[in-house]
Amino acid sequence: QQNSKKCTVIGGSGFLGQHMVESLLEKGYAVNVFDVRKGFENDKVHFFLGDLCNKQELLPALQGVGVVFHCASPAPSSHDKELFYRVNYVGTKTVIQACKEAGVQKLVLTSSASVIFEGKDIKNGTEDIPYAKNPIDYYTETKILQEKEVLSSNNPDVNFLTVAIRPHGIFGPRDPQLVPILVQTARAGKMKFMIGDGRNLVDFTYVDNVVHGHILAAENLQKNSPICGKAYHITNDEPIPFWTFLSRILISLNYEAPKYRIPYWVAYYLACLVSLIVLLLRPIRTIKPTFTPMRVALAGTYHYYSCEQAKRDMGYRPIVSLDEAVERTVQSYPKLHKIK
Ligand SMILES: NC(=O)C1=CN([C@@H]2O[C@H](COP(=O)(O)OP(=O)(O)OC[C@H]3O[C@@H](n4cnc5c(N)ncnc54)[C@H](OP(=O)(O)O)[C@@H]3O)[C@@H](O)[C@H]2O)C=CC1
Ligand SMILES: CC(C)CCC[C@@H](C)[C@H]1CC[C@H]2C3=C(CC[C@]12C)[C@@]1(C)CCC(=O)C[C@@H]1CC3
Repeated sequence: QQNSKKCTVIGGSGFLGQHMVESLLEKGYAVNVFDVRKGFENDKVHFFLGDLCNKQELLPALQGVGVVFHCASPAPSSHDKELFYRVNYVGTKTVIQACKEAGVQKLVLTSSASVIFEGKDIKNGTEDIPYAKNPIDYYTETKILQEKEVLSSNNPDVNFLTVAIRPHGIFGPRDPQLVPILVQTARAGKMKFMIGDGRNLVDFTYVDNVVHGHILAAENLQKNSPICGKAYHITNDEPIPFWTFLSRILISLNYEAPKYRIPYWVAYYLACLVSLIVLLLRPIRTIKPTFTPMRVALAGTYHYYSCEQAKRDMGYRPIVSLDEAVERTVQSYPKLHKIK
């Protein structure tokens, strides 16, 4: 097998990573997975257990490989700043170094569209918008550092090509975040309020479209290609009001959609107050609030992104529509349906 059809998925046990692996296998790739945990059983996959911050653990997983997909990260909801810095920034530098030592030609990073989001409206944002000076959280701050490292390491002269994919609001079967958090909030009776006027458009991107964008990027990553060293938004290209999307998921799972409205700034300052109380209580009790300033910003502002550059440079088109994606997602969570 040519090494352009041999790849390693770092973070392949995670939500996006597992979908990447399934799609790559279907397309005839030989797939290695490198992750801190073994997330699934599949005889067709060569699994390597390890921490990406450790080059010696990483190197065996990269031997003879042409493409590396790096989609590992600590969960965005973690409060461990040191972990974000170590894994997303320092660890990514280790990944780059290990790829070069192992002779890997292509590195595709999963970044995030949030690298340009500061909690203020973004409408049809393009990749030309500068990185956020005030990112919404520390996770995003380290995603910016990570993306900069990967893009600046692109070097056709030494046959090392890089590209970053910036998805937004990934959802689909086995997502541990969006639908489970939504249902948990609804079950706790806390899904009563809509933040803002309910008109703010947002991108939610079906996981198969995100995977498609990554594989197209890898296959288009050739010397002299315009995509080398660049970042691309990958979305469903169907922005939808945030609360319409959430309500569709909730209603399909037999939960009530939020009925009341709370002004954006009231919600934001309330969430800041909750965060302060959580911080003060931390020495006595650890509380993980649902209502955080970051989530309020995501729920109450416009943030949708143009994927025209991915269409132009790599022929990207979403392969699953939003309607179909919601249907597939809801069907995939039988245990989360409310029994009427
Ligand atoms: N989900 C979303 O809406 C969005 C996600 N992204 C990005 O997409 C990527 C994938 O996200 P998602 O699939 O949701 O995340 P997951 O948490 O589901 O998957 C990440 C995987 O990486 C593993 N991992 C974490 N740290 C290390 C490490 N040091 N060494 C090796 N493996 C490690 C995780 O293990 P463990 O679970 O044990 O930590 C997990 O298996 C991330 O880079 C994220 O930033 C971007 C935009 C939106
Ligand atoms: C309780 C409600 C007010 C909100 C519930 C839904 C949220 C859990 C999700 C809505 C938008 C999502 C999102 C992310 C995580 C889950 C949501 C906040 C990310 C922060 C994941 C990591 C990223 O890179 C950016 C994402 C933006 C959208």
